[in-house]
Amino acid sequence: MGKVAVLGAGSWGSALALVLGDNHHDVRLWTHRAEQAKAINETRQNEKYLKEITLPDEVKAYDNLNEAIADAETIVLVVPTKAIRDVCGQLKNHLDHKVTLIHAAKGIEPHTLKRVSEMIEEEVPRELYGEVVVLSGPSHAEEVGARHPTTVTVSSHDHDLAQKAQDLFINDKFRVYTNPDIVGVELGGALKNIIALGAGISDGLDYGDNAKAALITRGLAEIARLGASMGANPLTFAGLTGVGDLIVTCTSSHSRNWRAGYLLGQGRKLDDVLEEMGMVVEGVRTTQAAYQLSEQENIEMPITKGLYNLLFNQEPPKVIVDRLMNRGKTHEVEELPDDLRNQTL
Ligand SMILES: NC(=O)C1=CN([C@@H]2O[C@H](COP(=O)(O)OP(=O)(O)OC[C@H]3O[C@@H](n4cnc5c(N)ncnc54)[C@H](OP(=O)(O)O)[C@@H]3O)[C@@H](O)[C@H]2O)C=CC1
Ligand SMILES: O=C(CO)COP(=O)(O)O
Repeated sequence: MGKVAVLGAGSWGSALALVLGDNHHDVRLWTHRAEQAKAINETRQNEKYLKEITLPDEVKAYDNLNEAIADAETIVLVVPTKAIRDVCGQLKNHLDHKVTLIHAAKGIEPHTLKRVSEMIEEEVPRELYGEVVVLSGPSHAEEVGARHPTTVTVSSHDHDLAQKAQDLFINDKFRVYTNPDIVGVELGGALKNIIALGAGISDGLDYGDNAKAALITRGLAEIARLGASMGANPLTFAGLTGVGDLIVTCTSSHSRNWRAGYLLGQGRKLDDVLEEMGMVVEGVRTTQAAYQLSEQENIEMPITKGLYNLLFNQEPPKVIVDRLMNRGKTHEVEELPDDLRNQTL
């Protein structure tokens, strides 16, 4: 079995390390905090981020990046989108051999409007990995940690590398599909966090199930609209990394985006909410990025625009909901482009 370095020892890094450990790989879980590495090695637990799970013996924690990546055949990047460039910069300075490079972050960078794989391509020389692989899908760390059945998708411009990643992670509790549409897979994982914030806000306002179903389905429509304009296959959004991840984040209190939205819906201030969460809420920065993308691409994204005004212009949630409900009349289903009309799921 191979040596795998997992960079980022938060909730998702720990859960993915558990899957890889269950598959009997030699797993090195890297954290930038020495005391956290020591505690994980002594107790097998990651107290702050995923205290319910006991990591398998195959997982060893490191706070030294050089040691973590030495001889690693695969590197899995699992830090928040905001930290990707920083960790890639360190990686570039220490990595001295070619690896399979997989990332599992779900976000878009504001201002540059880059997807995570594009950020990695800008930071790490291509001769060190060839093509990036992304892993995404409906997968709360808590449930993966409990070894409940979970499905995800891996995607890369290089299908062989995607298959390698599939083989690395797949087991009888963690089923891994491949999808060649890396743009759609990354956008679906990032953009669903915006809608999850909205679903949380709706629940915090006690608006009930009709409102949430509306947010999920109309949210999916605007995700697919933006995705198609950026070259994604619209059918990807009907899959695990689209509607699958929307369902899991919009309907679960495991979701940090849903939870942050819930507190906002109850009238709490954004800064206080983020401080209370203590874990990444990717949807906030991605709302900014998606709003900028929608302006750049001239794509109508009324839910994203509403959330942008709520998060960055302090508009009250009820004003935004009123505006969404009183928009001009429109039709529901858009025409598929000719070349996609005959494709099946
Ligand atoms: N949690 C989940 O269920 C899932 C999460 N994801 C995605 O995975 C990514 C990571 O999320 P998740 O693990 O949940 O986030 P968490 O907030 O749980 O953990 C983030 C981890 O990254 C570390 N980190 C932050 N900045 C740096 C840095 N510059 N250098 C080194 N380490 C750093 C944090 O360290 P520190 O303790 O110092 O802050 C922490 O250990 C996100 O993009 C998320 O959307 C995807 C699927 C499921
Ligand atoms: O992406 C996730 C599940 O697929 C986790 O979502 P949160 O970041 O909202 O917790």
